[in-house]
Amino acid sequence: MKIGIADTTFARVDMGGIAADEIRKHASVGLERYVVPGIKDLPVACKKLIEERGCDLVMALGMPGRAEKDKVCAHEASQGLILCQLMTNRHIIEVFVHEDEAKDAKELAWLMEQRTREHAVNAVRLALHPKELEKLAGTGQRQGFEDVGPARL
Ligand SMILES: Cc1nc2c(=O)[nH]c(=O)nc-2n(C[C@H](O)[C@H](O)[C@H](O)CO)c1C
Repeated sequence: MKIGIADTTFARVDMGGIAADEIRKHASVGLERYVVPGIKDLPVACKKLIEERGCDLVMALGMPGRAEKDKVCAHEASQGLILCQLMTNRHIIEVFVHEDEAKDAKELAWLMEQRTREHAVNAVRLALHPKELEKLAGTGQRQGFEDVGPARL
């Protein structure tokens, strides 16, 4: 089992390093890292991780900026990542933290780390322990900020 980690130099936190650290805590798997300039470069990095470097599942990590053009960029990158999943029949866990989700740099750093770590656990579950995800179905999980929990009548 090999998990790929694709991340960017545009991000303000080392999301790839954090993902690798968290995955190593939960599983003994091969890791392949591929760093690109920005989020629009992630789809081909993920495809190469899958097709050329033998990854079974990939995490795509990035930080869309706060400008309108950054949000357009994020939407385009997401579409590329979805297409890549369909082309390769492999999961790509997209971990995007929009810069304006956080009120300041300190909260941004916290959120980027927290969301990356929680999705790294999801990546391990998806790759190795899918029954764990089944137990969490419908429980209102969120990555980063607090879980919202299940809705009740
Ligand atoms: C406008 C813009 N915004 C972002 C962003 O918010 N986050 C990010 O990671 N990268 C951004 N980029 C860079 C592109 O994703 C890409 O790296 C370049 O267009 C080179 O292919 C661009 C060009």
